[in-house]
Amino acid sequence: MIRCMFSRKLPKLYSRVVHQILRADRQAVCFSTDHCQSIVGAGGTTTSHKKAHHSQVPPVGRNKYCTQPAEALVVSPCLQDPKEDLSQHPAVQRLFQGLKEGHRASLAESITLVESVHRRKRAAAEALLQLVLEHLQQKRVKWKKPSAFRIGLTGPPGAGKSTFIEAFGKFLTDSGHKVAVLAVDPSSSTTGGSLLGDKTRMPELSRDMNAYIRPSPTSGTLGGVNRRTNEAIVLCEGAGYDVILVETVGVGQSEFVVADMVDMFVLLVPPAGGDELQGLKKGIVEVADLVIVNKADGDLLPAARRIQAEYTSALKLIRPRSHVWRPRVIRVSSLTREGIPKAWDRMTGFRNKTWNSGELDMKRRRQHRVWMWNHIQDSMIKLFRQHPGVQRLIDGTEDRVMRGEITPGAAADALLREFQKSPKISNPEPKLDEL
Ligand SMILES: Nc1nc2c(ncn2[C@@H]2O[C@H](COP(=O)(O)OP(=O)(O)OP(=O)(O)O)[C@@H](O)[C@H]2O)c(=O)[nH]1
Repeated sequence: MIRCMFSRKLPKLYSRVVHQILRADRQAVCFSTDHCQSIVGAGGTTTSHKKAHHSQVPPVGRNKYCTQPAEALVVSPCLQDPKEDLSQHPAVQRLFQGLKEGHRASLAESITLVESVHRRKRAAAEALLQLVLEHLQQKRVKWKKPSAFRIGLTGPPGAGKSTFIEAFGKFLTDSGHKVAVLAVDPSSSTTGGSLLGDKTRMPELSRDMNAYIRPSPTSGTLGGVNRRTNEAIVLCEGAGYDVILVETVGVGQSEFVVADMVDMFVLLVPPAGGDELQGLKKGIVEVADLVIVNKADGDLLPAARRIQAEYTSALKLIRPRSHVWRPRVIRVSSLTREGIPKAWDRMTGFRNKTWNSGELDMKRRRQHRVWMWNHIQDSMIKLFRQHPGVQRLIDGTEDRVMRGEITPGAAADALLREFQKSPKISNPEPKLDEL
């Protein structure tokens, strides 16, 4: 019990450490365009960096967004030697060709690569992502629209998410679409289990050759899981999947993070109110573009109608986030599959309106910025933990924080001072042999 109380102080310590590292680092991050997300000062010089990037694309407006589509961004590997270019590495080229040809094995291998924590593999993953993003950009210029529609789906446990995805996914593949299902389940990073994206929950879809289901990564921090999901979305898009569903449980923080990765965010609820929905996070309705009341069949139909009316009234009180779309509430039955075509109709309506108005494009640009910060957070905390001086002090400092001898803030400052003495880490570089 005592240990438990003390250990509550530790997240405070780490959040302060991350906050301060990021604050210090903010100066060194290039924000000027969505093309350029390099961390200057981490390898190259500021002047050469400016010459290389900023002279090509003039900054626009107050936020200095350039007018080029967001997919044109260059994902710069922050911890990688800037002189090293792995994009021509045979293994990276092989994966890229496989992706372009839509091979599922190449997609699976590529996602495994971006999930890797191995430094050289991360660098290879960045090179691959850059190739894929450039490829998507070319497609986008040609087709004048993004090649995939990214849909986030959340709902409380038991709402029928997997039954819905199975029915909805089959409807889409039968209509000629290629569907990828990705899961974000932060609990799996602590339990090691993988609840969402479990193929046994979607038996029909998992046998479908036009569908690809990927379980949640089972290790790493929430920030890391988020970053990797972002990257997996891009890879699925690169492999020709035109509808990407990102599933998450609506009881934590992950659904808000998922809302930042997708074009449209859908909330799936069962025909139940009050107690059964207690676990659902407040505020989640506010970020939903569409609410689907599932299980609208048999004896549950009257309750589904009532819940639909309740959500419709609740949504009227919420200020819409879009100028062109008002969130809707519809009923479906994933069992009888009634209402599934209507759900798709609503989704495409949303996509067309937001794309034509430019809102979707702006949303994707902002998401790239969030993605960059997820990346930085994940990398900075790793860098900090690997620092020899910090490593030497960390156990003792944690103990002192837990014993209450020092405040988390003072402890974080001491560790940060140590880190700032020499933020360089000399790590022996492993080889890229297992790629
Ligand atoms: N009557 C009816 N039952 C449904 C429907 N959709 C799902 N169910 C049932 O609801 C239960 C939960 O469905 P799941 O698809 O496992 O729900 P989930 O949201 O994925 O649940 P977790 O795996 O706990 O997150 C199952 O018994 C389903 O058969 C529906 O449209 N109508």
